Amino acid sequence: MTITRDQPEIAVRDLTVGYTREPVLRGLSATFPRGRMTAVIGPNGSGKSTLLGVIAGVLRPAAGSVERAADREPAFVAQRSAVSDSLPISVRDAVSMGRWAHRGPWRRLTAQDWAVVEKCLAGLELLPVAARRLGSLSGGQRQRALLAQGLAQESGLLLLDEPGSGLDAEARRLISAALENAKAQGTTVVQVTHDFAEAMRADHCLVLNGGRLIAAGAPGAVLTPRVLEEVWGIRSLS
Ligand SMILES: Nc1ncnc2c1ncn2[C@@H]1O[C@H](COP(=O)(O)OP(=O)(O)OP(=O)(O)O)[C@@H](O)[C@H]1O
Repeated sequence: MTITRDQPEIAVRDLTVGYTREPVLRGLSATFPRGRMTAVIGPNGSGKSTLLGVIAGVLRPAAGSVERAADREPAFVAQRSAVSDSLPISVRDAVSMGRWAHRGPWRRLTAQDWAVVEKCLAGLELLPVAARRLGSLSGGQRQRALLAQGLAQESGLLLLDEPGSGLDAEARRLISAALENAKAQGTTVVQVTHDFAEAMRADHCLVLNGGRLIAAGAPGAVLTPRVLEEVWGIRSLS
């Protein structure tokens, strides 16, 4: 079967997910278009990271299904707070771990693997700190290193949990450019964000509130004054 860009990369149906008996996501159905950028936005605690975790396969739904168009491991870039500071590895080695999906941890990486690692380090302007210990980097540098590791997987499906949160404008610009570049190469990108400007730049937008999908579609059609008022209690984005 030929898969075109307009087919969904992921379809979730009637998802119910929880950590305790009380579900966090309730009967949620949504699609994520292939080769496009989808932004998942919503207030704190609305279930965005939970949805991402289910798509990534790190959380199992109590009910419902997750279908992926292609049988490939997604590259999952967690929030930087989810990664230990004390890992005694260099930035370059951390990024090279992204290639393990291709070789396995005990096989030597090839010259081509290292070329991908160097390209990803360069793309996120990490070459000057590549030899430093990952834990010694600033929060923003570490977030870029985690993204470089995700990009190095060349998975075709990139899942990101708030990649730009807490970063300065230049770091956010670098990350946005890296994601646009991945998309231009055909990668499907799904990012959880609180940044309305980032969501408006996406091709597709899902708005979550209280574990339910409130709206889905083109960002301009979804982030309407009614939705902004109902979900965030604000009247406009300006
Ligand atoms: N590991 C966990 N154990 C128990 N409850 C959890 C766990 N992780 C999240 N939750 C709960 O699930 C709900 C949704 O959390 P989730 O992190 O998915 O929301 P979010 O929209 O990503 O929030 P934020 O914008 O604050 O990151 C919250 O009520 C949260 O307390």
